[in-house]
Amino acid sequence: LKWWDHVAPAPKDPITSVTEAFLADASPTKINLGVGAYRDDEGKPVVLQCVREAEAKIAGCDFLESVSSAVSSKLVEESVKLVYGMNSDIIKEGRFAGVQALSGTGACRLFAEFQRRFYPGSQIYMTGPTWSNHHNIWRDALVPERTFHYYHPDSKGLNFSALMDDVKNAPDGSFFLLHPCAHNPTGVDPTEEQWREISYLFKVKNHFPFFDMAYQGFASGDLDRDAQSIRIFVEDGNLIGCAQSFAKNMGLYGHRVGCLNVLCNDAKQAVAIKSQLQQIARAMYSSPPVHGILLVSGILSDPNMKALWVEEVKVMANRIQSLRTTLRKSLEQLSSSLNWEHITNQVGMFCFSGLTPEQVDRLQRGFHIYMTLDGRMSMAGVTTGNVSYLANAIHEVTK
Ligand SMILES: Cc1ncc(COP(=O)(O)O)c(CNOCC(=O)O)c1O
Repeated sequence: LKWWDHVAPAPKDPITSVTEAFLADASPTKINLGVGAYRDDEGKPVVLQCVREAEAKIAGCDFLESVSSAVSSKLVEESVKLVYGMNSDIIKEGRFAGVQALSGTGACRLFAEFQRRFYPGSQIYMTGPTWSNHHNIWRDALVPERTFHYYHPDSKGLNFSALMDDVKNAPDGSFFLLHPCAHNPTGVDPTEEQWREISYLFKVKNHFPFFDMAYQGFASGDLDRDAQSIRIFVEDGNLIGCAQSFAKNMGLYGHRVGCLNVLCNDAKQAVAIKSQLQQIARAMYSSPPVHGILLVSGILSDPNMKALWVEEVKVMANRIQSLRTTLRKSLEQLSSSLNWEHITNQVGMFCFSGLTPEQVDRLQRGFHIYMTLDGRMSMAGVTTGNVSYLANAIHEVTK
């Protein structure tokens, strides 16, 4: 018997494999529209000013000790305020069970594990399509997934009626994985009115919504507006779960800072649930890296630094929004016969272009433009310097 001989190579990840191909390309005009990571107009990663200031404040601290429970609960409290609002009664009444997590992925994984432990046999409905890693996360938690209608290929918008039928036909008390804003990969969000109808139906069906909020601020540029869907559900009396990530909107990708919170019936339930979440985390990775947590809690608990952060999120969102407008206009000026309205109708980091895998492949081979095979373009990779080249290439492969 030869150990591990039966272990086959894992399938390539649809997103990271695009990054690898991009990095391997020597072309000076290559464009990376793959991974959803913010880039500035020079195509460079950005360290936010508020993060630099927070770094300066903690410079010289030794990070040898595990994060203290005081700092941890400050991060969680400030994080949860972003979800429910600064003056929400939920915070005052302690009606949430919140723990820091290893960024958004870690928060989702923690919840999936919690869901299986306390609702064994439950499944989770995911949007069709959804972020590719969602499938892996709930699979590893042994929670079977179902799909509910979301994206409408013809209109490149929301298939609202089919979505509502699926929500109505799901067994009462089903789990649903919802993107509160800036849907990945489609960039398609329900309108406020549609969220209200979905929330009402969830209440009637007693479904449990788990919101995965990885891009708060990127959809509208406004943190509160981007959390409105969650607040609608809460106002209707729904209990919810929420994963938060500071990877994109605070540029802390590598620090792995996030938060998981579950809205509870009362403070007593919150204490019980928090203790269970902490126990799961303890067995998974014991405790999270401390540096990023000090940065986030430092920024969110200082009014001036938080105000700076709010402005910096707006700048990132506005840059992406302006390139959506420019790309759509450039394609229309090339008198493309196709309708490109979805480029500006969709919001957040991603544009679900509608390009076929064959067209995506031609863009890569012929133009050194990289995106995932589903035609998702990370708009952060578009700059004023490459948008015309991109529009021409898209026109070439679609005319
Ligand atoms: C919906 C969603 N949830 C959660 C996450 C988790 O991100 P993180 O764990 O870095 O916070 C992400 C990050 N996506 O990765 C970029 C991409 O799709 O190209 C995400 O999109």
